[in-house]
Amino acid sequence: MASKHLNNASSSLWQDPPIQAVIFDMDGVLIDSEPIYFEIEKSSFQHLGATVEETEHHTYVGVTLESMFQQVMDKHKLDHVMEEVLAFHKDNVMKVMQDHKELQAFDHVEQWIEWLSASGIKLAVASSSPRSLIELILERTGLRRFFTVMVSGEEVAHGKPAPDIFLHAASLLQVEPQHCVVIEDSRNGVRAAKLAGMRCIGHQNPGSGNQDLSEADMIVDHYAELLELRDSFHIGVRL
Ligand SMILES: O=P(O)(O)OC[C@H]1O[C@@H](O)[C@H](O)[C@@H](O)[C@@H]1O
Repeated sequence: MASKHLNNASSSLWQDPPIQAVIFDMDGVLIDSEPIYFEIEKSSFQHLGATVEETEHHTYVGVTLESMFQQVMDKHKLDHVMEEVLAFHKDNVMKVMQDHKELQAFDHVEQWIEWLSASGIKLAVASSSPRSLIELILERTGLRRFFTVMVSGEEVAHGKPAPDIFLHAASLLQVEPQHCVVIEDSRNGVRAAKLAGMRCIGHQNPGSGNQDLSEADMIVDHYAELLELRDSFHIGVRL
């Protein structure tokens, strides 16, 4: 069960095994993008003829677009061609995001990443978003320079909540899962991290909707909290 108590970070959980890599989810973790997506997704649902209530919509946070639209079509008994649905929606998302004037990372996230990087921790982004969107957001937030490893949920066999994306990111980083920490904002993402055998910090972000992060090992509201905890993490960099 996750705890918001800072003391939790000094428990053995963060000491052993030593941390060698941090894998970031993107949407709702690096940037508050879910509220933007919610609006575009609502219009796509309407376009398909589905009325999706907020509670249902929140259950799709963290999954790939294909998984979300498949679940919506199954639940609302709609019959559309997936390729056409995805093409229509992705086109809208890319246009909105390209035209967006304020794609900014969360406060203190850059400081946190800079510290991890300076400490020798390997870094990756593992996002259910399409790769084109990952590239766009990382460029526009200025965070691209920190990440050599980026994995999209569209590039693995099973998207979150399956563990594939995190296991693939860890193998690209050449770090064993038990030495990885994942930061996630969605129930689906936290489940995926835990199934991958990794420790998970839940980022409780109001913009990501009502997310149950209780499977995470620790929950924070802001990156400033993580900065305060720096000394409690046992960094185990392999030389
Ligand atoms: O894995 P991440 O970075 O949280 O991305 C998930 C998001 O990916 C987006 O492409 C979807 O539109 C969102 O609905 C989804 O929540």
